[in-house]
Amino acid sequence: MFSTTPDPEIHLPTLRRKIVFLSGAHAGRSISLQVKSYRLGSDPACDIVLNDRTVSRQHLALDVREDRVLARDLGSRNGSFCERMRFTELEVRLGAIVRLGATELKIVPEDARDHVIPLSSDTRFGGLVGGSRKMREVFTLLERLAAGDADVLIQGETGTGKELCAEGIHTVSSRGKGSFSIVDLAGIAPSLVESELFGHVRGAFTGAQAERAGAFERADGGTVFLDEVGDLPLELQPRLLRVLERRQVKRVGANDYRTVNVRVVAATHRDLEAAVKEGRFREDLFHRLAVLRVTLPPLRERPEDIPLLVDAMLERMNRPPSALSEQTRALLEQYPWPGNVRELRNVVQRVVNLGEQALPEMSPMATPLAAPAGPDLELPFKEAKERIVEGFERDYLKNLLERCKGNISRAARESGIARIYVRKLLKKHGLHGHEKPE
Ligand SMILES: Nc1ncnc2c1ncn2[C@@H]1O[C@H](COP(=O)(O)OP(=O)(O)OP(=O)(O)O)[C@@H](O)[C@H]1O
Repeated sequence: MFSTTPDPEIHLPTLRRKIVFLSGAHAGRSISLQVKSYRLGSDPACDIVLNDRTVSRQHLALDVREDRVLARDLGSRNGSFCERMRFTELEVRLGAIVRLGATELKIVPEDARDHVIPLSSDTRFGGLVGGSRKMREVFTLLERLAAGDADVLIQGETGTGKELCAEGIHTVSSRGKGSFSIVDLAGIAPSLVESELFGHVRGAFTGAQAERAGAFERADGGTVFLDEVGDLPLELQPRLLRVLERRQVKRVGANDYRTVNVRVVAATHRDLEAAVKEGRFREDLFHRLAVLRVTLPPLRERPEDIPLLVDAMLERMNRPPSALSEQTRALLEQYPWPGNVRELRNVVQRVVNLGEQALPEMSPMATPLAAPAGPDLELPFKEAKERIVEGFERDYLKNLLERCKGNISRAARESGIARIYVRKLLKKHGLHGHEKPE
């Protein structure tokens, strides 16, 4: 006979959690949580007393269990919100922001570092506009690091404002009066990148008829913005590392190094850590670049910025806020904006210039900026043609990418478009390809 021994009881260690207060009278403080129920409110009899006049006496119940935290609004006057949605009952995800009155808090693992970044009092940094918590945290970081002279890496999806951010850092810094030189590494043919960055001597290669300084030398005393640094060819990466570590450049074909006085701000929409793991980006260069990192959040994570952004865009176009109807504004606020602020700007410009009938279909499933079914014969010829071409380009590229599994070289071959132009078109339409070998 077989005897069965019961499985030993398995005890999973309980995840220890704490509340961190992000705003309100308790901002910066944290309270460890045990497995039990808590009442939060302004009543001194509550387990967690909130000194906030906008919080009800009995506002929220938190039921902390071994594996999850449940929250229940206790019929509060001003309501309880999680990630901007009002709720009566919900399971609170770790890290999600809960708001009661003017008090914002989140529940995080006990050992999470308390890094409550104070919110900037400003809703702008250089040309960047944003009033959301996420952007005001970014602004605090930018204000601090712009004052120094260290190199910076900016990460974020396409159209999130990486270039504006770099320009802002330059303008606010002590180099603000120096030059701001942009090198778009995704838009330069690989054979020209080296000379563009480091310059060349006469006769260094066919076509090098005169000596030329590279971007680092040209920006001496100022800032160099390396856009899409993740696209820098592997063989040139040690040379960038040398610039970052020693501020030295050697022109193509020259024997000697020249010293430059530049600040380097680099940006990428790629996951550079993944590129390092795949051997496409040098680890030493990544660590050197990533000492000061700023991540710009996608627009879908901060829809509360949309009204502010739209107003700023209208102002730039010399149009009053009333240039867009409430209905259009509401639609703009609901859309997930895969092309981020750039896409929002394109739509706002289009609607302001062509009228609200030019608003593309904005359902979450719709293709943004999809081509209209046929030419709008009421429009001036140039605009009607541009709209058709834009829609055609986007549809064509999406289809091409799908067919070529995102491979840019193959897409260039199959379409007969130069690779550099394919890259430019992808960027224009907020689409992504890759250069992985086929
Ligand atoms: N926070 C913002 N406030 C105001 N304008 C913004 C903001 N973010 C982006 N924009 C606008 O959106 C457009 C795209 O911005 P930018 O070129 O800086 O994005 P990017 O992240 O560098 O894009 P890419 O990765 O495609 O190069 C610009 O017209 C810029 O002015």
